Amino acid sequence: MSLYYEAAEVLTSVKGNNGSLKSVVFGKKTWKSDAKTLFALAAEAAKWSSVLSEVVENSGIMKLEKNLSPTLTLLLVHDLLLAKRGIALPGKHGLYVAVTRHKARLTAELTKARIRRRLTSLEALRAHVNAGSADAQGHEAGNAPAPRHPRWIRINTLRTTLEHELATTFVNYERVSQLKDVATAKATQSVIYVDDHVANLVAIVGVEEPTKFKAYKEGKLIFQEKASCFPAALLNPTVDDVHIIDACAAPGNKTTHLAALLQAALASSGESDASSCHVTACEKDNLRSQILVKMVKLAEADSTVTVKKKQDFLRLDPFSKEFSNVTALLLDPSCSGSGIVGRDEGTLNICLPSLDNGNTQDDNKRGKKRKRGAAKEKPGPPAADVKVKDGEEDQDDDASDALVEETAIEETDEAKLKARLESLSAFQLRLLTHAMAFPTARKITYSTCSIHNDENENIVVKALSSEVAREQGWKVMKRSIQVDGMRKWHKRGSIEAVKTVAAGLGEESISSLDYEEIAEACIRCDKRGDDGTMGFFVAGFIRDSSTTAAAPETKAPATRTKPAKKKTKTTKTTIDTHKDEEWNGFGDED
Ligand SMILES: C[S@@+](CC[C@H](N)C(=O)[O-])C[C@H]1O[C@@H](n2cnc3c(N)ncnc32)[C@H](O)[C@@H]1O
Repeated sequence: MSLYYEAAEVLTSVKGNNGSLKSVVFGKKTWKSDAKTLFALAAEAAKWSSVLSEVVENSGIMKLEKNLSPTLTLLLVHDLLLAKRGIALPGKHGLYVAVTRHKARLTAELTKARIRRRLTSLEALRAHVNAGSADAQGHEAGNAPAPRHPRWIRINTLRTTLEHELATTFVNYERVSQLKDVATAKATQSVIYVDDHVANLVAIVGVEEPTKFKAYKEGKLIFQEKASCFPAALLNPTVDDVHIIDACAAPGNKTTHLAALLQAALASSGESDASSCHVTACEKDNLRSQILVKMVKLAEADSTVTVKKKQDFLRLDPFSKEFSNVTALLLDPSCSGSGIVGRDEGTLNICLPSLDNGNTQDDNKRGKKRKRGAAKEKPGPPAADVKVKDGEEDQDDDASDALVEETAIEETDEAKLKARLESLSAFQLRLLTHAMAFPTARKITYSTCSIHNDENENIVVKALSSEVAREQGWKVMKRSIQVDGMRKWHKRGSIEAVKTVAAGLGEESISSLDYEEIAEACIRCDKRGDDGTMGFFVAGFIRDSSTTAAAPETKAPATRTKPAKKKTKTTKTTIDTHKDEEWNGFGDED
């Protein structure tokens, strides 16, 4: 399969919410193309997609080349017009010919797109696209805008205050009262929005690169998606929370958020002993444990947080003396990552060219019409910038195969996704029921950056109907008792998902469940869209002290879960599949 087919598979997968660009490319080891080249091509084409879709649509080439799919057209036109060495295919290749014969028309449309943006050269257009401003400018030029995903920054109150940062780091930023003013700001503007669901959280857009901020380097600012702040906010630590466990902690965004909330609660209660409450942060992966330690230290959370490096949460014994006063647990396990909006995608916002304005279904329609058996696999050049040797030909390949390829890719993806979700959700349920076994715990939050019901509402319902939940009296944390910002959040869980999974569990286990109440208790965030969030899910569980189990010496509940003795195949697979879904630096996705 050529680089272009594989890059089309990547973009289709990302667009279909099957993961971030990074996880889709680097999560698969069987690409024929070099993964870095594949990533670079897909990322670049996606970044240019708003401009190139305009170019392709205005050139009308998709009406002429009926067998070209939108995704392949985007990739090929990208290389034709913007890659140093052009399209990395033999000159007689069907795809090469189908696009190259329209070079003059496409080049003219690219010039027009540049002029519409009032830019004097291709270099200026490149800079413009790199700054992530192509969409906003396209809007000015009469095209639909694609709002930018905001950069969310949590002010680390362990080290600074919101007021101080507004007066220093963000002194030149214009304060706006609506999030949409951030998303649609021009590249030349610097604006800041102070969030009203999560305290000490801001969304910014500006001319400066936030990673260069002094306060960021000093750990005073933490790049953390808004949705990713929900779990600690929902857990709402108080002075009564003497011991909190962050079960799956690295890189540590939620850990340091917990520490900041805990210290704020202690300070406002007048408690003089700041060490009277603490957080234990577990991380199973060695490398990520080290990042967690670094993050906790930089955030100055180390007096509140104890990191348990290379610690499998499932191996913690809930009945050991060490955990005899655990009051709360935050569980943010590995997941499919399907809700993640990476910096790349957030600013790239993959747009595909359509035949006529507004028609975006063409991949499928055009594909089905042309379906004629399995497409041939063509060994493609290993890299976009690899020169095709003279005389190398691939005439059997035809642009029409592209459409069959894309349809087949979607089907295979679906089966793989199903298997992956089954494995992940079994692991997530195991972790959640283990958290429920801590005898003195009174609240738990469970979260994922996934958009799939299997990892979200399904887990909540299954956990509530588990033996441990029923015996220990765990209930869902109803919306009415949630902390203000979370209660106010408008997007709740899916009642259909709750009903469907509950129905599958049988009469006995669902009798006590109130579908509507459970769905309302669940919090969802959309991937992209007007809220500026990533796809995210969080639910809370509580139990009152009357059902709190006795100490292990006096009573060992029947549901006691034994610490895992050895790594199960399921656990290993799930962790491996989602190694770096949230972390590449001191933020959610950088
Ligand atoms: C979604 S990430 C956590 C992100 C983190 N809560 C944050 O906000 O920065 C999941 C983490 O859990 C770790 N993990 C997976 N299984 C685990 C287990 N059984 N025990 C402890 N950590 C685990 C993974 O290595 C990964 O670092």
